[in-house]
Amino acid sequence: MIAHPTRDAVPLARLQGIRKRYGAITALDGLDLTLHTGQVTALLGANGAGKTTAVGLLLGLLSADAGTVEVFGQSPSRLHVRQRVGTMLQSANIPERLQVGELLALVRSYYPRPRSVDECIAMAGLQGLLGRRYGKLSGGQQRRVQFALAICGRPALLFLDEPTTGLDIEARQALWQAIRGLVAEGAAVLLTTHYLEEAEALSDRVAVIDQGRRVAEGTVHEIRAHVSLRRIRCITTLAEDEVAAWPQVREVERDGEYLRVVADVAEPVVRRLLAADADLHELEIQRAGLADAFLALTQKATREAT
Ligand SMILES: Nc1ncnc2c1ncn2[C@@H]1O[C@H](COP(=O)(O)OP(=O)(O)OP(=O)(O)O)[C@@H](O)[C@H]1O
Repeated sequence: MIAHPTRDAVPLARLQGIRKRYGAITALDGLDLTLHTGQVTALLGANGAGKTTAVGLLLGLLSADAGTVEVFGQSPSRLHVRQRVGTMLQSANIPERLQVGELLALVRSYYPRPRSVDECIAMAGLQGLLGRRYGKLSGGQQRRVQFALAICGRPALLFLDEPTTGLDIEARQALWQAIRGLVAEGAAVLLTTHYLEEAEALSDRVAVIDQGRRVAEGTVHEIRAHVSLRRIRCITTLAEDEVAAWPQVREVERDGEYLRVVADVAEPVVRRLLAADADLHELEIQRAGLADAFLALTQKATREAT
């Protein structure tokens, strides 16, 4: 029988045991990160956690003080590695005087097998923008051009740094759909975002970093399982203070006629709410989201470090 390498066995890109300092500041402190074909990995972390540094290393823009950086099994600074990588970074240094069509032609020319211009227009939603100067576009339009430039070379590995910042809801949904299409074709995507619902909607895997270390890694489902909190919402006249004093209740907040409760477990709290207020209605229970898990993980890591 021929053994086929599995996704997990052959990472497309890898950071292993990375340490990176800027003078006295340790930005990465033994970071491990693995990216796989056909997967979106979300890299989550608070401001200053080390995300940009990790991306800079994978792009070959920075060098590590210790550890291994491999992209397609090689050093990221090699030309044929760079020709298989696309990037959409926050600090996109794009010449403002060039028209969108000129920019696209220029960036496509760097790659051996670029997408057609029509394909780029459709994927990034650039209809009607080719003749416009980049510098004269709105923030959201510029973001779409940046996405087109990132994908025009048909990259096998795509770095997206806060890709939907400044996009309206429709453009954000369209971009998510384009990203899903790229992943279905087999691209690996590293997504850094502060919109946790974006990570939840797009990612196959999530890595949470805090102070340069990976504090959790897994599927969105696995990361969410780090916190078992439940969010309960209902319309009731019960007072915040009364409910806040019950066992297993963590937080209570009034939002107009709604009471929002965060509890360790839902059932006993819900039973008590219903017993205490016969008129209670519009009861909703939600499990913890990625945002709750992220906060819990990073707060735990901070507590352990101090
Ligand atoms: N060129 C630099 N010189 C000195 N310190 C730096 C430099 N670049 C980053 N740092 C520091 O390294 C740490 C990690 O920064 P990095 O930009 O990688 O974080 P980040 O997770 O991308 O943050 P953000 O979400 O705010 O973009 C921070 O403490 C930052 O101040």
